[in-house]
Amino acid sequence: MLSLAMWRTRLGKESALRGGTLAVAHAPLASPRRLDGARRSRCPATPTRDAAEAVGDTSGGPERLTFTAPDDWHLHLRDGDVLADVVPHSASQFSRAIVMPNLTPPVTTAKLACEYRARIMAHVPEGSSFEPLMTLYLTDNTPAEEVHRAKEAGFRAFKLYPAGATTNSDSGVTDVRKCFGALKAMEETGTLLLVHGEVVDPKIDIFDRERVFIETVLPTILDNFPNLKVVLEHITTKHAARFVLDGPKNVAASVTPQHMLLNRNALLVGGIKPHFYCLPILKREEHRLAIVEAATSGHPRFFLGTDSAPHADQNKLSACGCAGIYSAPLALPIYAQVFEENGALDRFEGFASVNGAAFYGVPRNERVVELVREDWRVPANYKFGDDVVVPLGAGLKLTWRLRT
Ligand SMILES: NC(=O)N[C@@H](CC(=O)O)C(=O)O
Ligand SMILES: [Zn+2]
Ligand SMILES: [Zn+2]
Repeated sequence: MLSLAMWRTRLGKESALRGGTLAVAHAPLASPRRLDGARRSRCPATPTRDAAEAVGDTSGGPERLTFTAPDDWHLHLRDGDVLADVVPHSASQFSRAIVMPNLTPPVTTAKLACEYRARIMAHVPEGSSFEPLMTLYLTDNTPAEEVHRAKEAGFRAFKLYPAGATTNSDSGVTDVRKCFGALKAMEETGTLLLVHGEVVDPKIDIFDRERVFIETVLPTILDNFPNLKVVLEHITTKHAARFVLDGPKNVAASVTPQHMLLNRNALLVGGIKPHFYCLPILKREEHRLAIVEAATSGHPRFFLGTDSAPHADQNKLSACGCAGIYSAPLALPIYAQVFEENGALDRFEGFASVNGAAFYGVPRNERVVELVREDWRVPANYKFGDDVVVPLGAGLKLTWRLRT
């Protein structure tokens, strides 16, 4: 079995132009709209047997993991036709998911969130108890009354996108001070603020945007609203990890599978890999290590948030490709494998199923699920409307599978 650690090493070393495991691991690159994985890569390569069969460092571990059903605290489901393709993937893996509001137009009101929720529910498979937890999109003009309406409708969180920071963030916040009225109402009602923590100042290098946000914007928020519950979403730097470890109890962080698995070499060495492009962008290895250490530490304010963010493949394979990595169908096994490779399987349940619920103030799931040790290969792609979406780790063999 190819361990994730070995996969990562290969991604860093091997050139897509020469071929190798890497081209297999991140899937084909040519014409969209094929579901059979048969698209020819521009980087012709076949999996090497030694790579596929290599023994990782996870042998000898348990054969099954029985634990409280997990939740995904950061998920993009999109809208329209593709809901039919992506909702069942999340519903098969997670009990609940915090659903991001960055649609076009964005979900800025409780009414829009109710309507969006109904569209999602229409695609939850029969027999599934999957529950989408809706969020609202914060703008410069969000009135305090909307926070109260959201609270009454049972919605627990608003999402702060700095304007221009990421996918569909154009209507986001231009200056956090413009939101002070809404933030005050959120603090008073116990509504969470979920943060895409990057500054957008063009003078700030893309690899520094999270750190600068943490040093500048975040203190402005927390100094003015010391009781506001804040989730730093999809953290990518040692600075973010340190901020949560040392910070006040009202600040937590969600962690994605890609930021635990990959550093920026995976994205940029040996040819650019658009399927590894997401925001915040993958960082140096020292940051990845800090994220893994924090997430596997057992600290209660780090929890699972996939940031599964599907984009049609033709929009990824573009001169101006979209940011976002699709991971919903395989994130859970990947996280489990990362925890195992880091000797932290005993802390997996806390990260996946306990810490997030505790921070959000919702009951832990009563249902129990089972991950069984079973090899399977991540498909090259999944249907996505009339195109396909290439998942994280396409073609990679994984060692855990959720028994459903
Ligand atoms: N993470 C991403 O790279 N993309 C997300 C937006 C986001 O979470 O920033 C998306 O909606 O595509
Ligand atoms: Zn984001
Ligand atoms: Zn996201």
